Amino acid sequence: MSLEYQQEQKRVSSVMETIKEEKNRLEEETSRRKYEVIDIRKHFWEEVKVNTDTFDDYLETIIGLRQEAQALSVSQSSHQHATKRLSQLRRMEEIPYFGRIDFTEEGSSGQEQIYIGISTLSDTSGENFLIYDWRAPVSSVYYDYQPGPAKYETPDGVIEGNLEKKWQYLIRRGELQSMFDTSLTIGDEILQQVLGKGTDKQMHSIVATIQQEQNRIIRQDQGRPLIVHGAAGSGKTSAAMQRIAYLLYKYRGHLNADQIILFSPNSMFSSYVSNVLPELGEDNMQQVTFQEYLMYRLDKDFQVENPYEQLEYALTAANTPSYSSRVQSMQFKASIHFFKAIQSYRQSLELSGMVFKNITFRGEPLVTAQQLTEQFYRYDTSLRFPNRLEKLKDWLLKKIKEVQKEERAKPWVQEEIELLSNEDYHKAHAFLAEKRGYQREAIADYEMEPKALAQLIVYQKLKPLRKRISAYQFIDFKGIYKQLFTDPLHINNWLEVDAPDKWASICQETLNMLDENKLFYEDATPFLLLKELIQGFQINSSIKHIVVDEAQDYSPFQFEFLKRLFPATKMTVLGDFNQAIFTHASEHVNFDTLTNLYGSEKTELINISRSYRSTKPIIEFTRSLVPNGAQIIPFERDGERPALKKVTDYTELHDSIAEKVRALRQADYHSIAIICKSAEESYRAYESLASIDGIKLLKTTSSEYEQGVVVVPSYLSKGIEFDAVIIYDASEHIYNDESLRRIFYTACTRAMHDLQLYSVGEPSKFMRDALRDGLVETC
Ligand SMILES: Nc1ncnc2c1ncn2[C@@H]1O[C@H](COP(=O)(O)OP(=O)(O)OP(=O)(O)O)[C@@H](O)[C@H]1O
Repeated sequence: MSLEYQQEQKRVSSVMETIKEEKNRLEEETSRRKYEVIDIRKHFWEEVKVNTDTFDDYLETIIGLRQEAQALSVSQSSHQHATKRLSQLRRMEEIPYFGRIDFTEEGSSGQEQIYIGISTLSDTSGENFLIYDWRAPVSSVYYDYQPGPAKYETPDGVIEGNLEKKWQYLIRRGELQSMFDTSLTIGDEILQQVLGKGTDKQMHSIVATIQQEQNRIIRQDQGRPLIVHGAAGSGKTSAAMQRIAYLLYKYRGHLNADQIILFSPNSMFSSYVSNVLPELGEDNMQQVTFQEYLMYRLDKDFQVENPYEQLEYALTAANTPSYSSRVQSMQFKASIHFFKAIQSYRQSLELSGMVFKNITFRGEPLVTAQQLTEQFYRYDTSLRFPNRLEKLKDWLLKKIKEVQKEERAKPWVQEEIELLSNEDYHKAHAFLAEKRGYQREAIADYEMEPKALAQLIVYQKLKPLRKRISAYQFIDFKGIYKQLFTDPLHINNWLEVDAPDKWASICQETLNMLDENKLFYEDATPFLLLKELIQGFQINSSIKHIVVDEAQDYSPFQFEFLKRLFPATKMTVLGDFNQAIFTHASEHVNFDTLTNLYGSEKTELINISRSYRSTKPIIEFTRSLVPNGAQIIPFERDGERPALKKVTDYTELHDSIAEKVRALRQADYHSIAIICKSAEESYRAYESLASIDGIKLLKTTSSEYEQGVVVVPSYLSKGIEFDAVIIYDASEHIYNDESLRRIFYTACTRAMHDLQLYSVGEPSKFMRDALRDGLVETC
């Protein structure tokens, strides 16, 4: 063991001691704070003397209350703070630090050794840093430079200097297992080790091995939207997660985790990534799928098709009669043209076209839809549209007040009074007594006034109606949306381009769905947009940052919508156009759509091309499947070439797959995915492969990423990865249409170490180049 190694081990041990000391101190503090909080809560009302007899007593009571509440809040936040730090220290006991830079600042004589870990640690004096947080300004040198001139940005300006040396450490529980001088080693030893390992149920942080181009994504903080395009496996999701941790560090005190939303593709993905931030000592951001967001905003108005049902249709219904008009509908309703058409349509409603619902009470019409329309169009058009609606609402509520008076004397009220249960009668009595100013002990003295009771009964009966009116439920949003489709020629009033040639059928199919209170997925965002434009956008200002992962799956329409919803929110958008699997997206989403959102001068674009997930032979194969694939650079990690086995029928296919699964298990692969094109194919595969021990079928409702052997439809495997992937049937009759190329690519790029393809009959033409160039082994 070299002297240097011994010294480093000594330092590790001394740092471990400091961690232990701080941990002990904090353990004592958290337990003290905990009891403090319990104690304050327990004696809260003993400490505050409530007396409101005179104004001074009242003031004293308020001051007392405030002091106690403040003491409670201070103790609670100190407790939270200490608990959070404690969990950081527990992680640091596992890995105190992973890197070091020897940096000489310009103008300074001495070289400084900077050790980098997941969090800062000072010595007991508090004056010297033993470890720097990986997010500290100086730590960026570690990720950005090789020995030589280097610089980093601080809030006070740029610091220049020379990076003398850079070290990587592998420390586990106080033991220095290895250390590398990265200026001497070729390749990234630690990254090799990390990537060579098996998959886990959850994604891990990558702070020890962040690559330079990923570091740009993590620390970029200039333009409002940051758009990242990167190959499959290039670390987009990883970079996004570390970026959130970075922003939470940089804006500590101004930005909380619950002010960040991650839009993720599905719940399985959400659970897969949910470990990264806690691992870095940060709270998790909010996570939501676009579908969940739509459902929340649509307020159960409709039964909405989910995106996977739409995709499944696109993948399996090619031979049905309405297929081509439906696909046209998906594409058109996802376009920016339709977005603009909706905006113009809403504009046209200023003068005519609003549809309202009849207002009825006890089966009788109170105000008809026609009366509402007339009243609405009486208001001055110079008023903002939502303000006119508000006036209409107030007018309606006033009408309800009048109705309330008229109804009191009607016979139904008397009948209701007679039918009141004892309990309800007493409740009404107590309520009215209190209203008349009777003290609690004198309530019995109050003699019920029949008129007041009648008034109360009518008031209660009208309550739901008033609630509906206040929530604008008198607007017939469905009727308004329907008007876009009732006459196929109407759309030309608002559309700047030609309507799709199958527009008449699209209109009919949309109306059929609306009549059943259903919405195609492609109608959900347009419907919501129209609703929001009518009511006035409910802008979300509490959210400060949104991160959209798998951005290629969003339509231009959806992006415009998000921009409207979060107008002042910073945005990070990450995607890979080669994985655009949704029919709506494949034609439209590209960099231009995204940069046009805010204008290219305001948008920061980063393109990353190195891919880390898979072995080099797998990447060489997968990149041959897509146009521009040559730009994807594999990380140098050895492995077997992907293998393609041609079988004659499904019996042979299932036998071969079962045998392969056995072999992969023996090779110690823990997560093995049999990826199918659709849910329909997955189900068939699962049934036929049921003899494989522990095999599971993943569905759109699955909320956890499962290890073991799983059968999964291609689109559900998005964003996640497996030790080994088996493509169930990569034959030409399954993957024939050009529109399926991206799905095929997405499925194959899920493999980390091993990729096996099977084909019943001729293999898909997508593999032609790979077969020609020997990138896949045939057997
Ligand atoms: N710098 C890194 N250090 C260690 N592991 C990394 C690094 N970058 C990426 N990886 C690993 O590579 C794999 C792929 O990363 P990630 O899922 O973030 O890529 P992606 O670009 O989002 O992929 P996709 O678009 O295919 O879903 C993960 O296992 C991740 O941990």
